[in-house]
Amino acid sequence: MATKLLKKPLKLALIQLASGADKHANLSHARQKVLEASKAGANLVVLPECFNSPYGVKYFAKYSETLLPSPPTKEQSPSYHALSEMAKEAKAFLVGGSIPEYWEETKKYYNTNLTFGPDGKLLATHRKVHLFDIDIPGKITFRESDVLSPGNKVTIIDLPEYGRIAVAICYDVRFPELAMIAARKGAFLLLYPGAFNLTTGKLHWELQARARAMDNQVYVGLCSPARDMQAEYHAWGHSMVVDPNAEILGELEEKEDILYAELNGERIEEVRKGVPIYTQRRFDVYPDVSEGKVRYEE
Ligand SMILES: NC(=O)CC(=O)C(=O)O
Repeated sequence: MATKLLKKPLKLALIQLASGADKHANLSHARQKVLEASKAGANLVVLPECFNSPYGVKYFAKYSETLLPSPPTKEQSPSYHALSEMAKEAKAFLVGGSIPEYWEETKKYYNTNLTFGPDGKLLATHRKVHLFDIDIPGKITFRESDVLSPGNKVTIIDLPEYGRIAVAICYDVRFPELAMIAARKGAFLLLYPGAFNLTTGKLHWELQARARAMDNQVYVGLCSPARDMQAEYHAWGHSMVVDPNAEILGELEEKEDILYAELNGERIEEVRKGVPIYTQRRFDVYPDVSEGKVRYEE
């Protein structure tokens, strides 16, 4: 491999946060956990989907914040400012899970991730591209599209000194194209803040994480909220980090906790050398999904 995808070892922390109905309490709890992770040496910290509110269609509008034009004021988005300050205090990259966002101009809502650098500056915004609309009779029906609109790009983020990561949100993990585009554009790590549930979590959470890692020979991190059986939506938990060989490096149970993992570039090279699918693709037989009409942002 010509250049190392991950230039130096990185300590990743996934915070499986327990959140409730009080947004300000959630933000201050998140801050405490982000600082705990940074004291433990994490360079890159991740929060879960809808980390500052309950997860559910009826909560999106109530908890939504305005992010545009950027930067928003503190009144428009207390979460934007809290995340920026947390990243700065922690001196770490912070993938700020997701929050419900409201666009005043179009009156649309989104499920939106904000990622900040150690200087507190916004590095990227990802709006959930694939909305979670499912109907499994007798188990779970969920329709994000009743309220939310979808984002429209792949999000790839340069972490200075380390390399590139990609961020997408929960249901996005089920669409291998997104992961493959990011990996082929040089991401060493795919991160998904996500809240699977007791039906789909059991079936597909680990499988999705390991499949995306195996297909692309990159690290994958899934960061869930902690499970709260008093809440309406029961998150699966089990935040996990998978290595480029699809082996689980670490996995939490369902309660609040922090998962740490050490990532290094040599592991990616070793796996790709052993099973060289990276150089064996047959773009004369099928198209390269990362080429042509792809909407992405670095
Ligand atoms: N909550 C989600 O967006 C996705 C999910 O739970 C699933 O794919 O299953």
